Amino acid sequence: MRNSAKRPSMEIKQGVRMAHDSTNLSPLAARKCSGLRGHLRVPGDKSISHRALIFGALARGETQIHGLLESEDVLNTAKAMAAFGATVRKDDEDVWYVEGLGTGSLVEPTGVLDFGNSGTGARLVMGIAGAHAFATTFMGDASLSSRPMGRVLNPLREMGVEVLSRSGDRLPLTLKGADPAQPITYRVPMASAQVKSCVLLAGLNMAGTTRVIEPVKTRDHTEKMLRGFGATLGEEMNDAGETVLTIEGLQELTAQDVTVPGDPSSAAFPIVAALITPGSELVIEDILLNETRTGLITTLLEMGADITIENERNSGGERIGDIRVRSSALKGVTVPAARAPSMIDEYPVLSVAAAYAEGETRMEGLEELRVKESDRLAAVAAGLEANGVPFEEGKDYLVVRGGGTIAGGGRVITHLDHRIAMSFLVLGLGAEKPVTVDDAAIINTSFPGFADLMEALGAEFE
Ligand SMILES: O=C(O)C1=C[C@@H](OP(=O)(O)O)[C@@H](O)[C@H](O)C1
Ligand SMILES: C=C(OP(=O)(O)O)C(=O)O
Repeated sequence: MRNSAKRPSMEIKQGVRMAHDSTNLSPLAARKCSGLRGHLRVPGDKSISHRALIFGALARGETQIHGLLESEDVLNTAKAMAAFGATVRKDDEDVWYVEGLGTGSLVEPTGVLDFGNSGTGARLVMGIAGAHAFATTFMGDASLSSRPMGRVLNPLREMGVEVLSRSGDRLPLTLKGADPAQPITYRVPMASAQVKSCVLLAGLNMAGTTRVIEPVKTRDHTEKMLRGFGATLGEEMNDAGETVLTIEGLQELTAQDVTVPGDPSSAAFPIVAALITPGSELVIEDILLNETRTGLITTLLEMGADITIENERNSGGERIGDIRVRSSALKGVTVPAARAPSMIDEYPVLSVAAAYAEGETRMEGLEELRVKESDRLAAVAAGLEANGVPFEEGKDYLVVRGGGTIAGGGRVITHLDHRIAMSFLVLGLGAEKPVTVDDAAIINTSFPGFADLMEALGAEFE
């Protein structure tokens, strides 16, 4: 049995919450197991959960949310929307209710908004705050405070927003909303749904027409949910093949009933765990199959994975289904850069699948991995190295040379990154010696109950 994973204690230092030193982390080790079996659900999709709270707070009336992901990241967004004046509560049946205020009508938060570990929460809410003529202060944990915010601050500055920060374009910072705000046309310079969404949300909350040009298609939850809440959003392809999104500001949104499907980025961990441990068969129910999110499934199928989609159906405007996965002999493939946006959070766990696959897996176009909760390319490389898996790390690519016995026995540094923690626990389920991650508590940012769920299927943690 494992020790119960507790959040490391936190302390407030000069306004920025820091993780304690290594003596306060919650290590967890995974050891070789004899297969995973069962039917399961994973928690609700993180991207849709953030947006359900945000759109609920901007809509008139009471939005109901079923299956909200109750993780630290999402709960921080809930607190932020409450600080802007929305009423956010949940009942005994875990249904969440958000009573909104209307677009452009939020009130100035009296305190500092703490987004913890969440890039999505911080960046989307910056779009809303920037369009309101008041001051909002943002902070986060040590990981979020090191991530680049210029990617959203630059378009907001063009709209007239003032940014006050002591540490460059990093948290903590204060936004002084533009008055009046100036709608813009913005070409998103990197493949980022967070940047696209920030600009669209700012545009929604100010008078005039805002345009976002997206050269590379990223997850489309903001677009789908805007329409779902009753907004009109223009979408066309320009001559260069880029998507042009047009939004008229101050449109009224209407409260909705939202059912959040299972998160494919969370399902990725039991999927890969089942593939690499002989004797496994899992059915993971009600998973979001939006095609801007299914790059990992495509890649695993190319690698020879025995994965089938069952009971495929529509739910609330999204394709969902059950995923059946059985242990498989995988082979290495090349994952093209163009696929990266549809599986951007799944590269750490794909690297684990690649370690167990025969031959080389080459992953290209990974520059965005360097600015996630950790530098994920470096963190994955260090974890592979510590556990005896050969690899080559480039500036924006990773090659994993799989197929040998995985020695394991390594201690992996998570760097406040939930996906690094879960990925290397999965690696340990097939390795010769246990694999330890230095902090399993960070997993609560996206997948509360991960360790218990995996143990119930047959995983062995200690
Ligand atoms: O918009 C979203 O909900 C998200 C977008 C992605 O980030 P980027 O937009 O930075 O790629 C992803 O990594 C994150 O987990 C969730
Ligand atoms: C990158 C991620 O999240 P965020 O950017 O919201 O912190 C993630 O969940 O893998």
